Amino acid sequence: MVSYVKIPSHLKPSDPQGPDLLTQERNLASFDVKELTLVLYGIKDLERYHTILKIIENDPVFDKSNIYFMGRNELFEHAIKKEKRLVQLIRENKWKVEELQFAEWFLDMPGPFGAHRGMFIPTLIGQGTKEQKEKFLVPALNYQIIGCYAQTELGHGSNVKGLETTAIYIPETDEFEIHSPYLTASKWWVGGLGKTANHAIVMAQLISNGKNYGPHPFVVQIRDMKTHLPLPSITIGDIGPKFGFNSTDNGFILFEHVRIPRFNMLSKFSQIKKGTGEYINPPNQKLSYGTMVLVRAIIISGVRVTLARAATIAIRYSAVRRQFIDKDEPKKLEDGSIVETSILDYTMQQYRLFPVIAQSYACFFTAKMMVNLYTEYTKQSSSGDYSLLADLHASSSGLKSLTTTMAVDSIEDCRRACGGHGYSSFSGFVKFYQDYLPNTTWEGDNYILTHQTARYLLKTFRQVTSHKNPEIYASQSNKNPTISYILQYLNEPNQKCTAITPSDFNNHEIQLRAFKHRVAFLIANVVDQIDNQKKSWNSMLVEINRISRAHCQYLLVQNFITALHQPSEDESLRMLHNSPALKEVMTSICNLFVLHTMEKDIGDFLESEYLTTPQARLLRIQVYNLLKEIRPNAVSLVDAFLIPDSLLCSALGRYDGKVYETMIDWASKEPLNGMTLDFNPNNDTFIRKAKL
Ligand SMILES: CC/C=C\C/C=C\C/C=C\C/C=C\C/C=C\C/C=C/C(=O)SCCNC(=O)CCNC(=O)[C@H](O)C(C)(C)COP(=O)(O)OP(=O)(O)OC[C@H]1O[C@@H](n2cnc3c(N)ncnc32)[C@H](O)[C@@H]1OP(=O)(O)O
Ligand SMILES: Cc1cc2nc3c(=O)[nH]c(=O)nc-3n(C[C@H](O)[C@H](O)[C@H](O)COP(=O)(O)OP(=O)(O)OC[C@H]3O[C@@H](n4cnc5c(N)ncnc54)[C@H](O)[C@@H]3O)c2cc1C
Repeated sequence: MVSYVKIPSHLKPSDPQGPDLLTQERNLASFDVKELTLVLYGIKDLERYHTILKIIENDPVFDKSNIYFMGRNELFEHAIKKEKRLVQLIRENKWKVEELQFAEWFLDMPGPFGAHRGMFIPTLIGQGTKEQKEKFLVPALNYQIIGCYAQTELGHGSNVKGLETTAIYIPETDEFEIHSPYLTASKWWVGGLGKTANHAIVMAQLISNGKNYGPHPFVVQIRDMKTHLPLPSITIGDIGPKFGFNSTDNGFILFEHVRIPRFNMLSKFSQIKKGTGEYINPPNQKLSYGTMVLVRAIIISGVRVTLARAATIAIRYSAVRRQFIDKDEPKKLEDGSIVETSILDYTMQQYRLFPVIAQSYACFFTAKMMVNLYTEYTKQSSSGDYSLLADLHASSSGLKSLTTTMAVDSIEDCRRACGGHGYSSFSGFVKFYQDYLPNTTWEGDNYILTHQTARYLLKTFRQVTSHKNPEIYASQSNKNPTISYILQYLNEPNQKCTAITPSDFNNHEIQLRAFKHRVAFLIANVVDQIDNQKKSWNSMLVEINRISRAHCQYLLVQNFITALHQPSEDESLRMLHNSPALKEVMTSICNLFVLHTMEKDIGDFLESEYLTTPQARLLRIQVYNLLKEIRPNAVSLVDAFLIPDSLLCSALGRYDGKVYETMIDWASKEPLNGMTLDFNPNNDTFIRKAKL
């Protein structure tokens, strides 16, 4: 890239230790960073990581040096080139999903094929019959057809049952007629639809013999395979500029009595019989919503790296950035001279940033739980057993909501912790935040999703409490955390915390009891208000959100603590257990996650009277103690995430700490600096031109 401004060469570094600050930080670590990285990735994935990163970083098509200067059209063109090159690489290197996931992560460029890979293909896999897979999945996997997932409409997104697009079965021709009767039935927001896709999975109300069977998925060809123009009776467009995600062509589509063969209704679970139009029921009514469950689980798995990325930038920058001389504890160099304090040494900065590191590690262990649960469900459902679906739906909904909300809040916290430079695109936060933000809305608005989790919790509570002998459920409590805490609460509703010193709060048993008691207390309270005081669902929505949040926080806490203590077959966990140094630092991080989470929601714990006010103060002191304990390891804990500079794309967070050099280098490349006409308010000619 061209530099438009020549930087003077006489400049001396103002901070003699500047470049070495991160090295000094790294020397403080109490553990082996490489060992922790191995725990996070596992041996195989770490090899994959390096192989894929090398390919991506060396390919000129993926060069991101201009990325912060691109407008919407350039971004979209860049994304198209990226997609095409990615497909070549997939073919050349025979990449599978595991490799592709690394490539997509490193590329960090939402593109028009994202929904093809992330939703169109998974829906065909999950809901297509063998014949349908042959017809649609095989060409989709070969990129001969490009698909999207068209569910949301202009008028309805969350309320899937309220979708207005219809698919009416026409027995005479053995076809469905796809139709958008109202403007509000226009499919909207659909990723890849605006300019790219030639096929769509359309969620439409299935109507046969005059009866509505609810939303079902249909494969519809939408553009001509040669001319790429919309097919007759189909209107398509891009929905326009957005808060972020502008490298993707989110689109809209309207259908005017479009006919498709009966074959195109995805029929693994429910079918329409030829001629009679008889409807064959699915084994579970919600199986047509299966793609949402999968993608929610994938989103949860992705949160840990999102938090890791934000923390990496903010922690490294905070170590390099110095501001003010601390009057009480001035920082002295070896030669006795006093220097300004690294902002990472300010306790307020630690209090804002270290919990983000802890959240990332917490999400790592819960992502493992989510993957295990999803795998177990897939195994069972392949033999017709869908009994895990309710659990899976409840935990994936609530965790998607809690963890993505946590992630966007933390990206913004980290950005602000970088002061003014955090507001520059060069910080690496701006595009990152904009592109990540829709995770709180898509695949279910984060507030709506908590209703689903709460429904499940209330139902379980009622089931257990209405039984004459609730202990009958005890055998399930090992596998089902909800039953476990409900039973504990019923046995001892007035349980009290036994901590008498700050360090008592490091006791994992005390921590678990606190979270179990709090969530069971909140659920019992909501059940009482709805069932006995006859409160409406709507009047309880704030409490509904609270119980989903409390439940999912408990899951995060429980998964972290279990990972530290329970013997496991899992390769990563075994490595963790075998290294006392790693176990020690991870225990501090776990304690910080748990106690900081408690402190933020202290009202719940006080209200349930598990904690007393003096204990709440002790807890806060323990949070401060943990910040001090973690401080020497802060930079190494983020280094272990191994987020490459090419992905961070950040002047502030780069591994070598050369923040200021990069800031001015990148600023010199701003195209505005290359414009021949400078803005001069006293220049009459210019003002006249501007007026014209
Ligand atoms: C090959 C792959 C390669 C690489 C992949 C790599 C990466 C991919 C990663 C990401 C993807 C990349 C890019 C795309 C990214 C994003 C694009 C975004 C797409 C979208 O947003 S698509 C649209 C998503 N829309 C939603 O999520 C809508 C939200 N609304 C709903 O889900 C439901 O309608 C809602 C809110 C749950 C309510 O539904 P409904 O009114 O029907 O239900 P009830 O409340 O009455 O409940 C009835 C009953 O059913 C149960 N239930 C509801 N939903 C489900 C479900 N999904 N599964 C199971 N069960 C469900 C509910 O609990 C009730 O049970 P009960 O009666 O209580 O027993
Ligand atoms: C970048 C992006 C990409 C997307 N890609 C796709 C795609 O590829 N395919 C696709 O089909 N969709 C896609 N979507 C759409 C997305 O899935 C929906 O926007 C999302 O599900 C939310 O639905 P909604 O817009 O109807 O929100 P609404 O339901 O209108 O929500 C608006 C507000 O009302 C509140 N609210 C609504 N109902 C209730 C209630 N019952 N109780 C309490 N509060 C309520 C919500 O909490 C929210 O605050 C995408 C969206 C975005 C932003």
